[in-house]
Amino acid sequence: MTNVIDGNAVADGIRADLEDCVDTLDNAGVTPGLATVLVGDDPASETYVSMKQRDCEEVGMNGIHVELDGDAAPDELYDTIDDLNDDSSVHGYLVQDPVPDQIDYREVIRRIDPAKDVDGFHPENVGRLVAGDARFKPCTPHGVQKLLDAADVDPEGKDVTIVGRSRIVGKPLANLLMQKTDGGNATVTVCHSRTQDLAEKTRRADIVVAAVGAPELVDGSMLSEGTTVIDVGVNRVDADTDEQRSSSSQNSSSSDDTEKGYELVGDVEFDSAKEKASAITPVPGGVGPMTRAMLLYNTVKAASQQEDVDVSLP
Ligand SMILES: NC(=O)C1=CN([C@@H]2O[C@H](COP(=O)(O)OP(=O)(O)OC[C@H]3O[C@@H](n4cnc5c(N)ncnc54)[C@H](OP(=O)(O)O)[C@@H]3O)[C@@H](O)[C@H]2O)C=CC1
Ligand SMILES: Nc1nc(=O)c2c([nH]1)NC[C@@H]1CN(c3ccc(C(=O)N[C@@H](CCC(=O)O)C(=O)O)cc3)C=[N+]21
Repeated sequence: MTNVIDGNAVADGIRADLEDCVDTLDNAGVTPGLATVLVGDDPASETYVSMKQRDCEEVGMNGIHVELDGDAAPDELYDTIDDLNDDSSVHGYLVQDPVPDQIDYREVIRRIDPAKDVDGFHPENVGRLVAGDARFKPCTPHGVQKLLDAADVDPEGKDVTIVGRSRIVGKPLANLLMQKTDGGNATVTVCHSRTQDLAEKTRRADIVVAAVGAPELVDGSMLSEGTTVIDVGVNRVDADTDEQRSSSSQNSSSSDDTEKGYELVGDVEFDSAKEKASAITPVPGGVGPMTRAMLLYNTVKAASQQEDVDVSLP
């Protein structure tokens, strides 16, 4: 039987442990503060930041949301960043990616106080991660590591193929999984748009991670029997009213999807991949909720460091 890894359940467990940390901080008079900055009105980004704000409320953190117009000048965003850097009630914050074209996201990242950079994107934090001395593990890769652990899949000695080399997923995940530490020690192959014969790389892997942004790119024919499959992709596709697909797919359209006009699918074709996999994450309900839980984790860590209050992180 294939283990369908329940990301919502694992994330719930982490959130429950983080609530204890929030209590400890509270006893010391500290409320962890997380700010989200959104430039423009990309619908998916709006969904993500509102979910992040709701998560804060749930665990007793202070959620602050800043929204700038899509045509905001770079200086306006830099001023916001300077204010957040100076605000001692904000322990961590992020600027939702993507930003509009007039803004250079790299420049944005460089301006964030590395001590508050709960995404782990600042060059100092990237350097520390690569050096094996991470301050903040980036949320999605950290969430993937926690999911593997929850599914009793130890990467040590395994061949891992990651499809995608982005700043947010592929690159940091490759670094985490190859580190000489618990939860690491894997042999990692990183694939991207110039990779030749992708299927050969995924077939020889014990663990396949798909982080591409291409709906259902990885299917069962590209996997070997017994593979662990982690689907990071979250893609909005037109709500599918096709009878056959609706009844067979785990991503089948619900009346909800029809109302929204889209459904969420991963970068993995779930049904055919599940036939081969020993364990697999669904979309939604897999990596996504873990990303949000690990953002809370990093915010608790940031508050603990800035306020000099010890907490026992999960
Ligand atoms: N669940 C979660 O918490 C999160 C989900 N996501 C989702 O994950 C997906 C990927 O996001 P992100 O990493 O930001 O995406 P990016 O667009 O930044 O990166 C995509 C990567 O996939 C590679 N790629 C594109 N096409 C192919 C192909 N045909 N074969 C092999 N590799 C290919 C690109 O290669 P190249 O470098 O050559 O261009 C690039 O490295 C999206 O669906 C996104 O929504 C993202 C972050 C968090
Ligand atoms: N600075 C920055 N930091 C990020 O961490 C960041 C970002 N920019 N830009 C976009 C990506 C994407 N991302 C997701 C977070 C949660 C879900 C998530 O919770 N997904 C739910 C479903 C969400 C839905 O219903 O739409 C799930 O998969 O079950 C998905 C994707 C964070 N990102």
